[in-house]
Amino acid sequence: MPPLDFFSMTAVVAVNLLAIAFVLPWSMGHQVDAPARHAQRFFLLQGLAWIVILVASRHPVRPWIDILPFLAASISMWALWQLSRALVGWLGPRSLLLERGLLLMCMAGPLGFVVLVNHMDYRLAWFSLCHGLGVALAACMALRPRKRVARGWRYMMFGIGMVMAASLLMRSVLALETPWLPFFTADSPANHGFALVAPFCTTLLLIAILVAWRDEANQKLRDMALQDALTGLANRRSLETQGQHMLKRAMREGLPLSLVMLDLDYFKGVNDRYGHVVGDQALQLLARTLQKQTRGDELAARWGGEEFCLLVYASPDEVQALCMRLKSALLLGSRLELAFELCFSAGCAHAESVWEGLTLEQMLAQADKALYQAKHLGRSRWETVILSPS
Ligand SMILES: Nc1nc2c(ncn2[C@@H]2O[C@H](COP(=O)(O)OP(=O)(O)OP(=O)(O)O)[C@@H](O)[C@H]2O)c(=O)[nH]1
Repeated sequence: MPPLDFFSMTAVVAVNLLAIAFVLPWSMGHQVDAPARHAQRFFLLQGLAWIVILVASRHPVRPWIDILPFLAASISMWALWQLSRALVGWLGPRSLLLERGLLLMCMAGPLGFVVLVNHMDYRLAWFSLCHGLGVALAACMALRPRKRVARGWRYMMFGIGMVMAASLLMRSVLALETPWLPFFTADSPANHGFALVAPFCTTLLLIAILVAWRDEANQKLRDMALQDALTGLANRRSLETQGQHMLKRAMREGLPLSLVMLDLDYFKGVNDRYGHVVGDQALQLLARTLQKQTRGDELAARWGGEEFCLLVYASPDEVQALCMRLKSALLLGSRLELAFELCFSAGCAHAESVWEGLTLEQMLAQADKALYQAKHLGRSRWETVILSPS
């Protein structure tokens, strides 16, 4: 059997990566968003880095022996940075410490090549150390996402990252302690081992990236199904499901619960006078105002048309204060942004404590009645109905 040849093994890795890099954009389609584009760039750059390593191994004379490995190191670190950008896109912004640490490693690795230009073994050890630490930091990003993301692909990425990091750190030690590694061309067990680990990890990484991309698309669809397209607030369906949770929590913890239904006054006149585009801006302004005035555990939703709902753990006095704040914020905002004044009327259904059998539908019906009364009594006002079990 012919002996293993490091050059051929590396060539297979490079061709694999480039094939993936060319097939991915085609199979994912051109309309992908930023994280998927970063992932595509990762494969392209990593493939290019391996090609440069191959070329470098065929030109072991100056100046190529200095320039080409530096180029390969820089491209490889750029690839890692692209992968980390993809992760940030899928997982939400990470702690600055992780991101800065990774950026530092991405710059320090190639820089070491310049500084240690006359020390082959040191410079490979240094680069492998920086690369290994960078990969480990990227792998840690997958552990604590800021967004709600499925676990499977994250754990897979963490595992792959740790295997890659361990083999890179081992390479760093071997480059210093043994004669095997200063030259990529050396047909040593260490080089062979690395050329075997790389495609194994690349294949698993490709799977993890495709699953991450699919999960992101699914999450977007779920968000769209629960969000009002114009205002970005929760829609009616979302109010119905989240409202049930809030009712249960209020009952469990003995909290007061108020459902406020708000309706812009004379909104048809806004559309007729200023047009539908301005009408839409008015709705968006009210939505932003509602969002700013509600806490994280409370809910602002668009019920439909120019009607909105607030579900808050608040007493009638607190709802009164909230409506006052909303009224002045909306007046100020509409004067500044739209150059006319917007007002609303509201009806509130309040339960001092939630009892078994009280439903969201009942609260909505009572709030709607109170709103009708507020409109009837002259607008720009709010009425409250106190609900009781009898
Ligand atoms: N621009 C815009 N207008 C909308 C949207 N949804 C509903 N409307 C308009 O909202 C207006 C509601 O009119 P009405 O129900 O008569 O209420 P109003 O004029 O606000 O009168 P009152 O509620 O009695 O004070 C209609 O003209 C709808 O076309 C929307 O998404 N965008």
